[in-house]
Amino acid sequence: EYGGHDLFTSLAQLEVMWQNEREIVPKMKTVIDNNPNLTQPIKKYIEEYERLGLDHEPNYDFLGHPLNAYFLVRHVAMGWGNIRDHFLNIDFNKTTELAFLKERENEKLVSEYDIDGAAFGLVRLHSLYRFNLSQFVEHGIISTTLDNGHKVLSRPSVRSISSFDLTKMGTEASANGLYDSAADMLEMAIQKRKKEIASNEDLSYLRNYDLDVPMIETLTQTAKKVHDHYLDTRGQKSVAHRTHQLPYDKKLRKKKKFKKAFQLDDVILDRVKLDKYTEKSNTNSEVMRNLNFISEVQKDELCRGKQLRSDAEMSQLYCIYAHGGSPWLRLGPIRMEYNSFDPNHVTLRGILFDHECDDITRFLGPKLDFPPGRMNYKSKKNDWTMKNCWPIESQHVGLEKLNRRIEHLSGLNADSSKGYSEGFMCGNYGIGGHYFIHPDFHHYRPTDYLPYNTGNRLATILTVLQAPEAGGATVWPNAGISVFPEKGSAIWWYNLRPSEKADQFTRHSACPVLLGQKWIGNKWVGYNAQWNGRKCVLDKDELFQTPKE
Ligand SMILES: O=C(O)CCC(=O)C(=O)O
Ligand SMILES: [Fe+2]
Repeated sequence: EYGGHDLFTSLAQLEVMWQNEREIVPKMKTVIDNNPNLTQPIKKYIEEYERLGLDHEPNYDFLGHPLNAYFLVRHVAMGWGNIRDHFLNIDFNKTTELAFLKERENEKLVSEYDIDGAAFGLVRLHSLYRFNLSQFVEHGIISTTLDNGHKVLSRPSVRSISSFDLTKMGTEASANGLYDSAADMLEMAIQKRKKEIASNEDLSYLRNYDLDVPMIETLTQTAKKVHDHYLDTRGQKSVAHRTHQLPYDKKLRKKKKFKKAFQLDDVILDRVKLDKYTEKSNTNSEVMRNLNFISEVQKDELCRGKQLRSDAEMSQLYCIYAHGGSPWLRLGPIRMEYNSFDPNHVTLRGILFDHECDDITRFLGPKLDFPPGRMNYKSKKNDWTMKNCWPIESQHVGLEKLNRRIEHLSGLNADSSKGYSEGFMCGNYGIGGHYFIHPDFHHYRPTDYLPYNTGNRLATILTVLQAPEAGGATVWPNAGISVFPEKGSAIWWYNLRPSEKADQFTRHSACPVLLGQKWIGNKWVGYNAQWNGRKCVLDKDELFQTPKE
């Protein structure tokens, strides 16, 4: 068996696979010359490699386009499958000339599960950011305008999309509740399949692909029925599904209830209301569902760049040069931008230089691995489409500097070698990569295991080591905060009160990366190490402060 690495969940890991690819393809070419009768699948493999234009230094102009990244995954997964089918019965010990092929499986390779995961990533992007589908199908261009007016326009993909890809996206969308994308993709698949047949296109590089037009039509009809059923019986959205405003069925469309555009019954943008929901949700699962639903919808709106808070509230926010009382930072203060006063929530601009970020991500790349408590084995439904590593700051001078800057500015004790905090949790996102709504604090019980006796996660400092070109904001659905990532900046907030009580208002999520590459480094500062030399507060439930001037 090969695969099982979920490489689609990390562009940096796909980059490594691409590097390996560039070493093996020249060897494959030699084999073709010497064994002309053995080599049909290898020939096909090389042809597709060349169609994708992979014979150059891996780069993020290519990989940062999610459709290109998907094509890379598809090429290796299918091409390798074909090669395997063909060579399964060969004794590689005797045919030493071909042994390098077998050895390739010692590397991390994608399998067909990764195609599913990558396709699901693409429809997640389509359903959320609503990019123009005909541009996508015709030219592989991702084009949309976010609610904040930001225009997104990618270059064309390196290769055109096939009916296989559109069918895959449609079925992935259907299987995961994205009924709005599902039927649209499948309709496109029918048109594409017809064109492929008319022009007699060679699709043999696609392993075992044999869908004909009637089959795709059947899939499309089913997807439309499921779409209409959900829309009619459960409405346009729930935590687990999404549809268009109108049904596909013309008769059903006449029903009055579909005239009204979707709107939440209630919004949660203040602490008092959130508390009401969370208190009740402990005993009432209906309230819990509703809270999760509202949060999910507000998350999506924030991801699309919509402003949820009032102009009046936004106009109170300001920026300062912050030093946190540190003599060192008085000489070189950090640009600090308020995102909110409740919770206290700031962006620190330029806490790292670009070259420091690059040094750090180069160091992190080879360390990436599955996140803790990762969902299922070969988990295309993964809602944590990111790979992680956990360096401590003494392992890299860039992280050491970052940690020192954090300590000076925040006044928090954050040295992980002294047990004041955890090490860094770093992450690199994959195709359509995102991270579901979560709090950073542990649901703490005195008996819980917490790393290094740091105590619960008092503060988070989330540093953006590489910023995507579009999408990938970090959002706080209940507080109405969104921060679009900027390389070298960090977001700082408190997860707990002085009493150690968790602040539910800090639940947050990473939006899907639409274009480009995203790396993060989290510093979680422990609760236990902050009490020496800190002034006591009168009200142990008041909010922790960030520098105000
Ligand atoms: O990547 C992001 O924007 C958020 C990541 C995050 O919340 C986490 O790693 O805990
Ligand atoms: Fe987080």
